[in-house]
Formats: sequence, structure tokens, C-alpha cells
Amino acid sequence: MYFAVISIFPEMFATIREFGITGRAVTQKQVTIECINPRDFTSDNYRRIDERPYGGGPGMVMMAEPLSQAIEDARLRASQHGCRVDKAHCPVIYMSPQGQTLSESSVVDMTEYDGMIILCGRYEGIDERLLSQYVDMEISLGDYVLTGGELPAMVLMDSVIRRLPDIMGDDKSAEQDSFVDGLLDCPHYTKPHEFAGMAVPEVLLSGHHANIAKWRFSQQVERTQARRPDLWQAFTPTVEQAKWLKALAKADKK
Ligand SMILES: O=C(NCc1ccc(CNCc2ncc[nH]2)cc1)c1csc2nc[nH]c(=O)c12
Repeated sequence: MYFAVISIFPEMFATIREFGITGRAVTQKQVTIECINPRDFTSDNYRRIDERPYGGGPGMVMMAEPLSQAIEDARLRASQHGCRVDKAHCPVIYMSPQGQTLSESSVVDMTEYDGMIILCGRYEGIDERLLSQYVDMEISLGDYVLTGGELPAMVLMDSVIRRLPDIMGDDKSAEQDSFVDGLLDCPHYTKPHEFAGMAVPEVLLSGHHANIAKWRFSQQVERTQARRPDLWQAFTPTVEQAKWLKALAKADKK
């Protein structure tokens, strides 16, 4: 999958290009992440990419011209990487507090794209005429205020890359589909057996895989009910999970 990120701070993206699972995906060429700096598309000596807002008010606004040339360059690069460069296959996405809040379901939908061109704002925002001319969708991380769109862009790319096929190894993706979606995670334990006077739940040492799976699922249910009643309300168990829930309810009655 191809990602072009348009940002005045391209160095920030080393965070996902050089570390962890996303870094490995880049090394293995399953993913391409190119950073395009709008400053490279300015024509004045000061390489201006921002100006005072018309109508007055605090802060600066990012100018349309350098960003439009950066987007055109990104489209050319995307097509050179084999992307069908249209809204349906390689959308221009603007990370913005005014956008749709990112969710795991929209992340999964986005894994279908050939690529995406991600626009990162700074200052007070971007000239509206650039947005109306080029942007296909706006995405927010949620209702809190950050200093720019770069971290949100990295969060978006990280979550999409993680859901691409052949990225997370077989076991992980299998776990992904069965019990994880919709419930909080269960507790995890590893060596040493004792820590701060606390041992590990016996069932995890039993080697009895069915009991271990049941215990983990019951922990997920318990934690989701306790910490995220909203998720629990929305949770729709599979046939398999419904059976286990019935068994858990019966066990509780004893
Ligand atoms: O670029 C981002 N933020 C930088 C930023 C912060 C503040 C302002 C100015 N807003 C003034 C205002 N808002 C409402 C009324 N008046 C503009 C841009 C960003 C991208 S996705 C995302 N998701 C969650 N939070 C975020 O900040 C972001």
C-alpha cells in the first residue's frame, strides 16, 4: 500500500518508517511511505507556506498554492507506484479536528485502497479553497486539540498498516477476527512467575487450552462491562461467544 504524507515536518515520520511493525512493513516493501514538504513547492525566497488570515484573528493560515503543487506531485508519485489515482482508490485525506472521528471499522475499510495522500495541517488550518478543490475526506482522532496533523496522520497510517494482510503474522490476525473486536482485552502475564509477591492465575499455567480460552474471554467480558458499558451495550456476540456467555451466566448462578 502506498502512503504520501504532505507535511512541513517530514522528519517526524521516522517514528513509523523506522520502528516496529510499520518499520518492518516498509523494509519488506509491503508499504511505501513518502513524505512531501510543501516548502519545496514555494517560489519566493522565504519559501513561505503560511500567511496572515484574511479577516484578521490570531495565528497563520497555510496557503493553497504550495499545497496544491505538493498534492499534484503526490498523485504523480502514487501513479508511479501503481496506484489508480482517483477518489475511490487513492483519496486525499485531510487530518482535521472538523473531520469524522477515526474508528476501527473505517480503518478496515481503508485497507482496501491502493494508497492514500494524507494532508497534515499546522497553525490555524489550511485555506478553504485548497480543501474544497482537493480533499476527499477529513478525519479527526477525537475531541481534543493537538498542535498539528502529523501525529494524527501517523496514528491513521499505523492503524491501517496493522490491518493489512500478511503484516501481523498468522496467529495475531486470527486472534484479531475472533474475540478481540468489540471487547476490551484480557490481562496478560509473562515471566517471572512471581512479581511483587503476586503469582500468575493458575489456569494460565494449566496447559488446558479450552479453560484458558474461557478464562480469557470471561476476563474480556468482565472488564468490558466494568470499564466500557457503552462497548458492552453495542457488543453483538457470535454464535460461539453467545454459547460461552450462557455458560458463564450459569456458572455465576452456582
Ligand atoms: O491538525 C490538527 N490539529 C491542529 C489544530 C488545532 C487547532 C486548530 C484551531 N481550531 C480552532 C477551533 N476549533 C474549534 C473552534 N475553533 C486547528 C488545527 C488535528 C488533525 S486531526 C486531529 N484530531 C484531533 N485533534 C486535533 O487537533 C487534530
